[in-house]
Amino acid sequence: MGRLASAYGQAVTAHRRARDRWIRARALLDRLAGQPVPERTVDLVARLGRLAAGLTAPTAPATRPPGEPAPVRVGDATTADGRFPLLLPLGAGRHLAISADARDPRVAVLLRVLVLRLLATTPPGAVRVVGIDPAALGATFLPLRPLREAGVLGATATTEAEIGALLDAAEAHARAAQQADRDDHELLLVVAASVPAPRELARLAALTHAGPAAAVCVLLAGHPAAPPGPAAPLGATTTLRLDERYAWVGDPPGHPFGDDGTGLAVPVLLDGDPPQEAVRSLAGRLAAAVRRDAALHVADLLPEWRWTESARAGLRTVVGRAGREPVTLAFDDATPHWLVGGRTGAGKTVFLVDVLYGLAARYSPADLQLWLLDFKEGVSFTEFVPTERDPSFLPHARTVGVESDREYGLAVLRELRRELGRRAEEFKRHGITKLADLPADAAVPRIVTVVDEFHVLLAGNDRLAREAVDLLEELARKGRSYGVHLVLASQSTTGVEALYGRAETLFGQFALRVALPGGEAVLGPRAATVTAGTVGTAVVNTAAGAPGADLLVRFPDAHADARQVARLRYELWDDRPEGWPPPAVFRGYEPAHLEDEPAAAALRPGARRPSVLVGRTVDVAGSPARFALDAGPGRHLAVVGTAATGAHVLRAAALSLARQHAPGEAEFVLAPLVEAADELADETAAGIKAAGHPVTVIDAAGLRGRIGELAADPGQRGRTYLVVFGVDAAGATLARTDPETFRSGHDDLRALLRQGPGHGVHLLGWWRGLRRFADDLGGSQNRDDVACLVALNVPGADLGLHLGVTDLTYTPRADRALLVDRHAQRTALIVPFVRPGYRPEDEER
Ligand SMILES: Nc1ncnc2c1ncn2[C@@H]1O[C@H](COP(=O)(O)OP(=O)(O)OP(=O)(O)O)[C@@H](O)[C@H]1O
Repeated sequence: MGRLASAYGQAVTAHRRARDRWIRARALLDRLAGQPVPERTVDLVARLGRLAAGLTAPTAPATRPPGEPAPVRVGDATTADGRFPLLLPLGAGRHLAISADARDPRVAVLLRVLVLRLLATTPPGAVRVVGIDPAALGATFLPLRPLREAGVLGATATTEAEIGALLDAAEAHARAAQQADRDDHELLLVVAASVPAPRELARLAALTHAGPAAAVCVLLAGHPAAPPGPAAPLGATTTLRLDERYAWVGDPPGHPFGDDGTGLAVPVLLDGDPPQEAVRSLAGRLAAAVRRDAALHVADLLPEWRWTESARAGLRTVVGRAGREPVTLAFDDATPHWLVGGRTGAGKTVFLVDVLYGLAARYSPADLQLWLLDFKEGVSFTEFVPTERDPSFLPHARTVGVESDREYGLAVLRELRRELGRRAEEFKRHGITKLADLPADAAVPRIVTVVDEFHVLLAGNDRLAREAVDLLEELARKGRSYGVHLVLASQSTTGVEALYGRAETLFGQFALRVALPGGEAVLGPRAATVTAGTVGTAVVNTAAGAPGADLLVRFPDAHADARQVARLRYELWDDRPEGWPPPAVFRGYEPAHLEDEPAAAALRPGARRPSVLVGRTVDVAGSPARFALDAGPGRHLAVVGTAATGAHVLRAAALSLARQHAPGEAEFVLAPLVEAADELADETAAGIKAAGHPVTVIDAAGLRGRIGELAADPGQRGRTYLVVFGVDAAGATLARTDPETFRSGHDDLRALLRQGPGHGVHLLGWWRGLRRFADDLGGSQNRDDVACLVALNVPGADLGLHLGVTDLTYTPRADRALLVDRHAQRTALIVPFVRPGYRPEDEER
């Protein structure tokens, strides 16, 4: 009887509660719809359905008023009289906690549904999503990949360190939003799988208490509402409890379903996974809108006035925007050097070009000098140098290397070190330690050195790479005080062999890190708290990659703004001081011609020590590569290698000599012994004749005879130049012994080599092999008899062996040669002179 009475009592209470709710619901609907509420429950359910449909219709997106939560559908509430869509308030300080985590597939689906719907109800760019998913390693978010590519969904945190960093960033976002009191974007933080540790949970709970101004919305799965669940009271959070089949929804904050605190009395069937097509189309729409919204131009970052800023304490420029705020970065005591990472095509070059124009617009060329080095094929810095079509240049540019050789890079670094030395002397003279203390009349510009694709410079572990690392380390260490700043950019900052064990010392000096897409490694081994997902964005960290200091920045596309940029360059070029020189330019792809060489044009008859010009040195000044052919022993020229360039080098050498003698003062004997050289030999002969000198053309037998004569009696009859195209082709002839004198041609050749220079006789020869050359000399003990060497495609190891040098680094390339002057102990990489129109790399492929 007692049990019956109790059951009856419960039924009455339940009925009363249901009736109260019903009345309240009718009153509410009345207010909402301004229409009388239907008497029958089925009609009421249908009305609720229509209301919800109206609130979540596709025409409704982006209409959510700022600061208001979005009504987001989670599924269908099921009653005996039908179903109606259940909407929950999310965003603007309203959160959701779910009893199970995303390892329950229904929860994973729900989270994805909520992310999509929340994004769909807000304007593009107004919500950014980040996820925590340690138990499922990010699997929950995989189906949302298109959103990641659209730059709306950040990287998912799966490790303790990543979660810590993500929470750091979320808290920083909340603080910034509260302080700025401005509705920039909302952060949707989704905790998908596994209950967070108490510490993290406490931090999440604090975020739910932070209020709407914090602009953070937390979706927290795996948070059982009742003990034994973790006891971290959440603020402004609707709870959702799952049983075997249904979800049970608690009261939304501030708008309870009833007054007894038990939430919605009817169960809810959760919605299924959204179709991939819907994800893709939403992502496409958001990405397009984000791009449109984000349009940022180079001109937006430029100062109103040119060259008005002082570089004494450092250089600064606006590189882009974070949200709507301009982001200024500096080369100063705190961030003297920058490290920039990003995969190929991530926008590195564009970012650097933005920075360079930004600096060039702010500081005059007297305050700022640019040394630009690019190691890749492409056009990174070509716009800063004059060309035939466009004579303008950036007056700040002092040296520019395009498609630079590593040797050129090294030459630039050495030159920078010399500059450091000069500055150190100046500082000493003035008794100062800081650039800012130099008196105005002794002021020097700050130097920004950009090395794009610097890993090429450090490739391998050869002597060059090691020296480059040493130089970079020294420049980075001392540069801060002397106003020499480095920007190292690369697609990979790890795995550079020459840096093993030294990366930390070197990069430790680079306090400013810029991570473009795929370049997160520059931020260090920890996870990025924000990631640059799309081209045109970068994560900037001014604390050497320390967690919590990441800032996502958008920067403009200087390539797309080519007209704005060209206008600026012309403006700056026009304003350059009178007589300001253009930059020294090294173009790695450009062949060298005697005809374009200023040093060749300056040659005049009557030179005391005539010299041969053979190419352009790969150095900062692009100085001419030359050998003096004086009376010293060994002053002959050997060009060695099978490459046809050998004949071109001989041509340049002979023509340059012809310019240094008055007519009649020198005799040229040409021996074209290989067919490949015939045309060039004819051309050389014509050139020499045009300069007024007698030319004799001989064959192998004639050469044998002439060598014999000259060896027997070098005489003293002015100058004689023996120019032999393909000396090796005369091998058999020279090997024969004269039956009368018992001397072979080789004997005479060696005698001539030894005595010739003292009597004004010099041999200029092209040998097509190092072995033949060494044999003709009579072994390596005679190697000093020809002291001037231009090595073409000769393996570095063989050359080292011939020269008796152990640490020679030379890798033959089509349009490069190694100049070796044994007397001056000089080796230098050169671009050998070729006849205009000839491209070694085309011919020798
Ligand atoms: N801020 C930007 N907004 C939109 N597009 C950009 C932006 N920056 C770069 N891009 C585009 O990305 C492409 C690649 O840029 P960039 O040449 O700078 O890449 P990179 O990292 O230097 O690549 P690589 O190393 O292959 O030369 C260009 O076509 C450029 O127009």
